[in-house]
Amino acid sequence: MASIADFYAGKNILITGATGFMGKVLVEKLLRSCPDINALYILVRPKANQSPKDRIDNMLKSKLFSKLKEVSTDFQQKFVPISSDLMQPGLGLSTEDEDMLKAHIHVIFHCAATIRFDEPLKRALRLNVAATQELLGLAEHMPKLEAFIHISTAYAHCNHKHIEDVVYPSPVEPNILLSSLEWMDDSIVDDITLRLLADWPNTYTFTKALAESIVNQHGEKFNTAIVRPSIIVASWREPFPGWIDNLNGPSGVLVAAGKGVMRTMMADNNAVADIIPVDVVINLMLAAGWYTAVQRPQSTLVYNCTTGGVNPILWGDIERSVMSTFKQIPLDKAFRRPNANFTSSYLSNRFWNLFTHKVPALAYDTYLRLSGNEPMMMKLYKKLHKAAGLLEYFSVRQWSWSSKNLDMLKGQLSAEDQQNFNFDVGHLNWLEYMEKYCIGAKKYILNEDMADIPAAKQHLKKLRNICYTCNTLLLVFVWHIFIAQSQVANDLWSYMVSSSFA
Ligand SMILES: CCCCCCCCCCCCCCCCCCCCCC(=O)SCCNC(=O)CCNC(=O)[C@H](O)C(C)(C)COP(=O)(O)OP(=O)(O)OC[C@H]1O[C@@H](n2cnc3c(N)ncnc32)[C@H](O)[C@@H]1OP(=O)(O)O
Ligand SMILES: NC(=O)C1=CN([C@@H]2O[C@H](COP(=O)(O)OP(=O)(O)OC[C@H]3O[C@@H](n4cnc5c(N)ncnc54)[C@H](OP(=O)(O)O)[C@@H]3O)[C@@H](O)[C@H]2O)C=CC1
Repeated sequence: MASIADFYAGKNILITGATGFMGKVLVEKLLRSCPDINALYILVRPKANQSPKDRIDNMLKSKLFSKLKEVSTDFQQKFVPISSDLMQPGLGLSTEDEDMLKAHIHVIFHCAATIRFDEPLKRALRLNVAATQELLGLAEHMPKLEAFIHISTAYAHCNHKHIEDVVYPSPVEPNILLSSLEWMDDSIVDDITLRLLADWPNTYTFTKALAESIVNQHGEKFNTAIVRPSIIVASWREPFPGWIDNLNGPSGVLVAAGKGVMRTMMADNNAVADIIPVDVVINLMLAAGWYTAVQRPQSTLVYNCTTGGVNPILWGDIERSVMSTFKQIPLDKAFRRPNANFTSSYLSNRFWNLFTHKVPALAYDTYLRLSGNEPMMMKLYKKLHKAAGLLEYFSVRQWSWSSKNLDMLKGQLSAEDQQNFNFDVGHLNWLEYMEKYCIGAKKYILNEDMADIPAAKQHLKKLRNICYTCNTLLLVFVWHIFIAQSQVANDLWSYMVSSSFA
């Protein structure tokens, strides 16, 4: 069998969602590890007065592409930017672009989606389901097509505790739902959304489940595969450790905890946290594209791309390693010293929310108001509490996934491909990885300079002294009131003072 890089040589690849978190890493890896690909057809929507080409040029300015720029000088010529808004009928493609895609494409990676948990159902259906259907419809007219790889999520069927690597029956026939909601007013759809979602926690996972069944239906017409990653976080090794550029999933909480803002959240310390590095997912996607095209399996193969079954890490481990890293390598200008804890108790979380989030925020906002500035902390906490509330469904529960197809695929790879497109997380050292993840968040999300770490440490010391002073004053104040109120305490205090001077 051809190696993975040999298979992609001379191929025209269509990618949706290339400007997103995973899409960028996919583009980088394809161009670096499969340098002989013919062209990348990138479907991008025009945004903020930027053409698709401008958007790709901007994307390439990211540090992510620095290694690629060292090894290749002509990779920019491989891009074919195509204007396409997936929310529009016909994917917003011009007739010429549609014809060009039909004539040339060999492999499709469909990454685009709305990943917001609170997306209104109609919009989530339009993008995650209807656009997938339209893309599959277009793919039917591509005579050269060898593989269609659809990116789903390991939580698409989170209504099951154990998730097999099979396509589950759709909770509702996608086309019937699409056509019945089409004529409904948005407010009516909002009213019935919770009932439609049934066992699903949000519109994101629900629509990803529907999309899978549509992909599966097309599996009879051409070669399709579904990759289901769990919670995608910073890169493990490629193109360099710790790369991450967004606050989705755990990263927002990690940054907020590092800044000393987030101090409590609901999570089960003993539950497996199924996080997976982005480069591992991309390697699996490329291997899945290769296998689907070369072996042409009879049905749609599903690859659960998770870590918990092979090399588990618990939420409690994550809490400890993040806190310890941010004490050694602090973030700049922290609001308070990083000191955050997960709790599985609702009441305890409410208590700490009040005393470690809201009370300090109120005090700081009062200080800002008095000094003539705009208050901001209560607003920030409102956003954080909303985000945490949406994420908690996943941090207080635990799932397991089958990995039969992933294990089979691993077995098909040559020793060289296993090196170059590694998706075996058995050797991942979580402690080292979490440290790189925290540093990556500091450098690439917050754009902080590592040279400023001494100043950041100094700032934490200042915060510690302020904290000790405040605590001492509070203690003296409480004690004073207590003594004033209670004769027993007063007598005790006099006894202690007199015996210490006797
Ligand atoms: C305390 C102890 C700590 C210890 C140490 C901590 C270590 C790590 C801890 C791990 C904990 C467990 C996590 C379990 C995760 C499971 C996920 C499984 C998912 C399944 C996997 C998938 O298949 S994958 C798709 C995942 N899909 C998302 O993950 C999107 C979510 N997201 C939204 O659904 C929208 O984002 C939402 C939030 C509505 C706001 O919506 P919105 O309209 O109000 O506002 P925006 O989105 O515009 O964001 C407004 C501002 O919130 C900022 N922000 C956005 N997200 C944020 C976030 N997560 N945490 C903080 N801050 C966030 C943003 O940066 C803005 O900041 P600013 O205003 O300053 O610009
Ligand atoms: N991140 C994660 O933890 C996980 C993600 N996944 C899946 O991986 C895939 C990629 O996720 P991720 O990269 O994190 O998501 P991002 O939100 O970072 O990227 C989404 C991409 O979709 C594009 N897109 C959104 N709306 C449209 C539209 N109307 N027309 C054209 N393009 C559009 C975005 O383009 P634009 O730049 O124009 O906004 C962007 O390129 C998704 O299918 C997601 O479900 C699965 C498991 C976990």
